[in-house]
Amino acid sequence: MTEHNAPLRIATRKSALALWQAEFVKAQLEKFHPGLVVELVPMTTQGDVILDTPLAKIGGKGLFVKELEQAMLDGRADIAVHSMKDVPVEFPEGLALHTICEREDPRDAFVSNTYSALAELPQGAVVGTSSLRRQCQIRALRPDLEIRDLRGNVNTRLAKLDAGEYDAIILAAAGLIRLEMPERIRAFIEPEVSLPANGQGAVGIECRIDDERTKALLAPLEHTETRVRVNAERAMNRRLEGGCQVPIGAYALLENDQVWLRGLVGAVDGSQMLTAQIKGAQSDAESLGVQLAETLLGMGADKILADVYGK
Ligand SMILES: NCc1[nH]cc(CCC(=O)O)c1CC(=O)O
Repeated sequence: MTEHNAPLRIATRKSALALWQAEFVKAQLEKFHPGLVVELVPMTTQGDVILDTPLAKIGGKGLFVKELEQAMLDGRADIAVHSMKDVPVEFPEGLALHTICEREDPRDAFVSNTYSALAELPQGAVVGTSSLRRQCQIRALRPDLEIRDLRGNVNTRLAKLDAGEYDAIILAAAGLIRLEMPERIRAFIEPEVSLPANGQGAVGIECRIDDERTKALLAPLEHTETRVRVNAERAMNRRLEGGCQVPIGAYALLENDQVWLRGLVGAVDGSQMLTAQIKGAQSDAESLGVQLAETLLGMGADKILADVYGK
C-alpha cells in the first residue's frame, strides 16, 4: 500500500513534448492538491531508440508506451501521461486510461520557411510527413507533390526542415503550441482538408485500475467534453482495428448535446479515400464510433486496410 502522503510518480518519455505534458499534469495536480509532491520518472522507450525504420514496420506506436506501462505495473511509477493519438486502443491487463484532459487545437499545421500554405507549394515541392493519414490526404489534394518520410521528435523534424531537406512539413498544431513555437505554424489545415488523427491534441493519463488513491487525485483533471469526443474517435479506430500506424482519420465535435463524428480511411497512394460522418446523442458516443467504422468497412475500408497491413 502507498502511504497517503507518498510522492506521485509520473513515468514519462524524455522528448520535449513528453516532458511538457508531464510537467503540465504535475502542475495541475499540485494546483488541485496543495502539499502533494509530484515527481517525474524520465524513461527511454524502444520507439525513441529505433529512429530509422518506418513505424508501421517495427510494431507501431505501442513501442512508445510499453516501458512506461511496465514501470506502472512494477510499482516504479503511478501514472503515465500520453498524447492520446499515440495511445494504442487497448490497454494491458491492470492498466486503464483514467483521465482525459482538455484538448489543445486538434488540427494539423503547415510548416515552411518559404511558403505560407499547402495550396501555394509549387509543383513537385517536397513535403515531409511520416504519417500515412497525412500522406494520403495531401496526395488526394495535391498529387503533384513529392512526399518524403520524416521521423523524429518535433525539434528533430523542424531541424530537418531548416536544413533544407523539405519545402514544407506537416506537424500537429498542438505540439508546436505547447512547445511555445506557434509562430512556426504558417497555416492551420482544416479538418475538411486533413482530418486529424483520433485523439490528436488531447493528453490522457493512464494508471493502475486498482490504484484508488491515484484515481481520486486525478479526478479534477478530467475534461468531460474532450472525453466524449475522444471516446467517439477511439471507438471508430478500435472497430477498424487501427492499432498500428494506418491512414485513418477520426474527428468529433460537439454541437449542442449532439456528437458530430467524421471518419476517413485512405489508401496510402491517394488512389482511394473513403469518408463518412454520423451525428447522434453524446451518451451514444462510442456506439456512434462503431457505427461509423462499420459504414466505412461497408464502403470498402476492409480492403484498403488489408492492403496496408499486407494481409
Ligand atoms: N506522432 C507524434 C505526436 N504525438 C503527439 C504529437 C503532438 C500533438 C498531439 O498531442 O496530438 C505528435 C507530433 C505530431 O504529430 O506532429
